Amino acid sequence: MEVVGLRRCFGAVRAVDDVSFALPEGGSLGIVGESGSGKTTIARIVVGLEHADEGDVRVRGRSRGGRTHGRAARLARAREVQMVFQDPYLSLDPRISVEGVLRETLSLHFPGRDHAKRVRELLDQVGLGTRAADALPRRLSGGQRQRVAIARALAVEPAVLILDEAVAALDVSVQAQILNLLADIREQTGIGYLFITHDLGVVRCVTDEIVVMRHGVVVEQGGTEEVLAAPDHPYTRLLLESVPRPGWDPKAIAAARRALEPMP
Ligand SMILES: Nc1ncnc2c1ncn2[C@@H]1O[C@H](COP(=O)(O)OP(=O)(O)OP(=O)(O)O)[C@@H](O)[C@H]1O
Repeated sequence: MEVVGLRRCFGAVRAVDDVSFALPEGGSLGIVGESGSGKTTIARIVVGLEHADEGDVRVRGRSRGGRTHGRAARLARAREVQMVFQDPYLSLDPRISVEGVLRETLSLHFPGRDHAKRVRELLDQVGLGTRAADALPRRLSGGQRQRVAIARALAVEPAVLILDEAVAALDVSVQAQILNLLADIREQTGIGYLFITHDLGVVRCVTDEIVVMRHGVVVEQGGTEEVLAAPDHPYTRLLLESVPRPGWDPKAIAAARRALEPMP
């Protein structure tokens, strides 16, 4: 996927200001930055929930901008990019069982087929036994619900999966399980991941490349390991300093923050 010169303003706020990056086939790219830096707006534009004022998003060379004509074209575009949201409690319909969720998605995108085998495959792929198939969301833990949301996204065989703070609401040990699961799925399927997160630990764990954003602008991008080991930009250094760890010094962080240029 290529994102080229993306811009989006809300009134006087430049939420996204000339952002470009590329996600290779089957790659994993993290977009990091503090609250309000424009991460979610990018995700919403990429998935098609928001329009860009300028710029383009291309998946396998095809632009996602512009109008689509007809239901089949809209569904085909939806299949290219799927998104998993932060809150597994809100993203699932409380009245529909796990199997029902998967069948609903499969019937919408691949009508007229028997989906029983695919439902079993998907449950297996996300580490949920067939026993979970009949459960309603309220019977599931947060981690299990996020597994269902991931299975639903995988059901349409997307080229790109956007994970918008997808593990932020989970306990640390459950986070680790879901991140491991996502790494396995990427290896098996070759689906590309776009991780939207404020958590550098997550980025370090599961991405090959990183884009650091501040006030809608990309301040630094490159290989995750390289950028985190030797950040060029003071803002990236500040984000790294802000990760609590032994020896963490709040005074140094406050000084680094003051040294950054003021908000535009
Ligand atoms: N629909 C909207 N209307 C007005 N302003 C908006 C809208 N969506 C986003 N913004 C503004 O655009 C800027 C970027 O917001 P965005 O949600 O993309 O940032 P973010 O980095 O994802 O932050 P967070 O992690 O808090 O979601 C913010 O200043 C926000 O207030």
